[in-house]
Parts: sequence; structure tokens; C-alpha cells
Amino acid sequence: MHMQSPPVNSLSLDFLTELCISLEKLEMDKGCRGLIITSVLSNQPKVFSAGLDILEMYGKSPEHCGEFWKVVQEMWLKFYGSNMGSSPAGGCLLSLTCDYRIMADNPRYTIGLNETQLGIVAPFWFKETMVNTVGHRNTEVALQLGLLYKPAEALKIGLVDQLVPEDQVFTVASQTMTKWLTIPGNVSVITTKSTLNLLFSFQLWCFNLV
Ligand SMILES: CCCCCCC/C=C/C(=O)SCCNC(=O)CCNC(=O)[C@H](O)C(C)(C)COP(=O)(O)OP(=O)(O)OC[C@H]1O[C@@H](n2cnc3c(N)ncnc32)[C@H](O)[C@@H]1OP(=O)(O)O
Repeated sequence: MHMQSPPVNSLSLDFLTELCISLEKLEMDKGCRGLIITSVLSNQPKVFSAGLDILEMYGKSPEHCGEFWKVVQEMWLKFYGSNMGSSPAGGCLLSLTCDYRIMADNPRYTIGLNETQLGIVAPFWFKETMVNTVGHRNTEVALQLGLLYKPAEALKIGLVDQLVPEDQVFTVASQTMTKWLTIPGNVSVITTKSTLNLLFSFQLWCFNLV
């Protein structure tokens, strides 16, 4: 899936709604077993996604914000595989929801949950998704300081899985997905994934009760 919403693929209500509809269609397509999401913006260096559209959250009615927030959560529930350039905040969340993250090895790119730098709080489920990926201590430091990591640092803490030269990102992503798809039987993979997420799903359920 190619994201192309200039200038920076910011996640607006319209963009997220279209993304969720496209994902729903792919989920219903029995021939589709995986998804590589990438940015085809023409800017250099490339942005994967600038995160939530800041203008979507400013000066809007509570109803509009509610609708926006619902679609952000829906997006978080659906994702699978990714490759990328710069990914701050919601852009980082988008890639954290994927099974495997391949980042272009260009020090001008950064990734991380930088919300505190903007004076906002990374929501509970952003934080928990980060903890599940890089562990508690790395998350503690990253979130409190609102750190944006360059590719080599992101690889070191496990925020991304692989760095590749910029012109090879898509080829390597395709090869990686081919390897993942050799695992037989969708059901065992999906069940394993659900088991890994069981505690988090329960926490989220409790959180929604309060
Ligand atoms: C309802 C409750 C919500 C609670 C939310 C809590 C969680 C929040 C999550 C978030 O995702 S908040 C968003 C955080 N995002 C950022 O901090 C990213 C900010 N942007 C950048 O760092 C850079 O723009 C970039 C992505 C690295 C790209 O840099 P580049 O130099 O290539 O482009 P710029 O000249 O900076 O930007 C071009 C253009 O795009 C506009 N823009 C950038 N980011 C956003 C954004 N997130 N939303 C809306 N618009 C954005 C930027 O203003 C420029 O616009 P113009 O000036 O050209 O009009």
C-alpha cells in the first residue's frame, strides 16, 4: 500500500478513514496474506508519516475529536508490515503496529514518540505498544524526553528491525514478507500473535472500562 498524501502523509480524519476502508477491503480479500506499507511522497528525504494531523486536533468540536480518535484507534488495530523514512509520533505508532519494520539507512530520518516535545501526552496504548517493542526502560527514557531516534539508534534499541540502503527498502521488504509467508497456516500465525498480545488486550479492555 502506497501512502501519498502530500506534503508529509499526516494522519487526518479523511486520510485515516480511507486507510481503514482500504485495510478492511484487504482483510476481506482471501488472496491477501500480508501488507507492505510505504510512502511514495516525492520529498527528499522521504517522510513515512508525520503522525497525527495537528490541524485536525486544533480548534475542533469535541464530536469531531471523538470521531478522529475513533479512527486513530481503528488504524492501530489493523496494521501488519511496514517500511519507511521519518516517522514521528503517530507515524511511529503506525509502524509499531507492524510485524516487521525496515528503515532506510539515512541519518536524516528519525523515528520515535516525541509527544512530550509537543507538550502532549502519548496515550496509554501508544506507550504500551512501545513497551512491547523496546522494553520498559527504553520506553521510559524515550517518552519522557520525547526522543526521535536516528536509524542506527533505533536499530540498537529494537525500535526497527533492519536498516537497508534507501533504494533497497521495498525489495528487502518484499523478500522479508515472502519469508514470513512461508510459515504454513494463517490460523497458527494469527493465534500466536493474539497470544503475544493477550495481556495488552486485557489491559486495554480494563482501561476502556474506567
Ligand atoms: C484527539 C486527541 C489527540 C491526542 C494525541 C496524542 C498523540 C499524538 C500523536 C501525534 O502524532 S501528534 C503529531 C506529531 N508530529 C510531529 O511532531 C511531526 C512534526 N513534523 C515534522 O517533524 C516534520 O514536518 C517532518 C515530518 C520530519 C517533515 O519535515 P520536512 O522538513 O520534510 O517538512 P516540513 O517543512 O517540516 O513540513 C511540510 C509541511 O507539512 C506540515 N506538517 C508537518 N507535520 C504535520 C502534522 N503532523 N500535521 C499537519 N501538518 C504537518 C508543515 O506544517 C508544513 O506545512 P506548510 O508550512 O508547508 O504549510
